[in-house]
Amino acid sequence: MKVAKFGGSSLASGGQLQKVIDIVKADPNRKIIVVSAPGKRNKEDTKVTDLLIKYCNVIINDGDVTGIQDKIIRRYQSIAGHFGVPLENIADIEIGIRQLATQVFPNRSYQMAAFKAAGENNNAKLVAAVFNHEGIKAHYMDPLKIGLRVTDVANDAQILPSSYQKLARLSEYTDTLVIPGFFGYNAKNNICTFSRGGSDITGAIVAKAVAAERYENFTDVDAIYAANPNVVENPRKITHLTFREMRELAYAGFSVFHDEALIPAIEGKIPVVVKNTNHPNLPGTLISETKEIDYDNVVSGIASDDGFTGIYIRKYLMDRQVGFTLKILQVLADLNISYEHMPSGIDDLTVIIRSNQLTPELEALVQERIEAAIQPDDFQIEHDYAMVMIVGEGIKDRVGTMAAATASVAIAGVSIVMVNHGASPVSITIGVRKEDADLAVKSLYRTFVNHETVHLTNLID
Ligand SMILES: Nc1ncnc2c1ncn2[C@@H]1O[C@H](COP(=O)(O)OP(=O)(O)O)[C@@H](O)[C@H]1O
Ligand SMILES: N[C@@H](CC(=O)OP(=O)(O)O)C(=O)O
Repeated sequence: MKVAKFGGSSLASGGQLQKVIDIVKADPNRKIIVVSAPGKRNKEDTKVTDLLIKYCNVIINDGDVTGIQDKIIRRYQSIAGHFGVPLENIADIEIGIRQLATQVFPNRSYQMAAFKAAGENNNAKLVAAVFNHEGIKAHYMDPLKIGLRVTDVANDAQILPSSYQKLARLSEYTDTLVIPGFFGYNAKNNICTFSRGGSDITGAIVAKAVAAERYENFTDVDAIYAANPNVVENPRKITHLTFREMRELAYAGFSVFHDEALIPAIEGKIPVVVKNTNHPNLPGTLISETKEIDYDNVVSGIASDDGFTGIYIRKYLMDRQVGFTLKILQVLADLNISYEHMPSGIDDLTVIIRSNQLTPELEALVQERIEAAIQPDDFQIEHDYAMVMIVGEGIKDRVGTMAAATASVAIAGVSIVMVNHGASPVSITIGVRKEDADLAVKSLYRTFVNHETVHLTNLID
């Protein structure tokens, strides 16, 4: 049995859904279909998830909801109309979307989660109706009924391991199942969503639960490329990645596949294939536990992500103080701030965190509490860092990768603010200023993928 997840781009219009129908019909093993909300039909379009966020905010601000409600409902109706599905067959979609406006929620976080989840939930109902209309015997599956239970974090939940036993029963059905991605229910039956892009996670959870032979993730690119195609023109297609390579690349900015979706696939040893709905006969990119390493091409991909902040601390004789780092991390933990990297020297340490965790008030509190806890000799908070990641299974065994990487960034005229190498055997992280990230990626791509020679001479006058 295969689990196939179709992203928002694959379900944005009736024309796109027709391609999905053809793909599902082409392979009878594609029995479980996980769907996102309708995505963008063109560059200027808005994803249904973003329309729903707007709808929720209109309600919070006591605005007039009719316009935005109609806009959302029309997205579903136009897809149904493409197939000639009578509107009365999908009447509950319109009712559900309008009813959101009067529903009562425990607080605004749960309210926002329920609005966002409505995008995939209604799309799963629509896709099941269209499948049946087009000759695929299909059933919409409610995440509450199938037992998709998640942690109680309204907009950033994680699967509860206890869900898997019940979810395994999905393999007992013979008809095609259509499951909405992106959300589950907490113990009190409130909807909680995964983080944005989280339908990939639902697909991976279901694939693990039913021990699928393969988890197919259908999107709008022919493969995962060695660099973001929005940064590097015509990047090389990757044919095969290991789970840990993909996890690092996804974490570092390859938004084509959610980094958290790798965890169920790793746990269940489920091979993942990323394929293009528009060119389903192309092989796409396989992601699996192991692969043969090509030592002439040790770097599989180069990713970058911005939105990082560095908390820089200098304290003379820091190395002599037992528990020094613990005190800093305790301050962050008390303020519910997680950290991403922590390069350190003899007297200096930088804690890199995601900037979206900080508000100006929280930033002042971090400084106040760290100063009280460790009395630093210097303390600075620097915003607008980007992390560029060079990823490949062969990196650790290849002499000169680090030298080539730093030289490549240098010839691009980019200054390095942090390097992290050795913590992971498959990656090198280079911190740069946000505005330099694309330059660094392009240069590293030329060095490691195009194998252009890096001239080290005269870098330092
Ligand atoms: N390295 C990469 N390889 C392929 N696509 C990438 C990469 N990095 C970023 N992307 C972007 O990811 C997009 C697909 O992800 P997403 O928009 O979430 O699709 P979907 O709507 O199918 O879930 C691509 O259109 C591309 O712009
Ligand atoms: N629709 C949700 C979840 C998702 O995974 O969407 P997509 O498959 O279009 O990236 C979002 O926009 O975040």
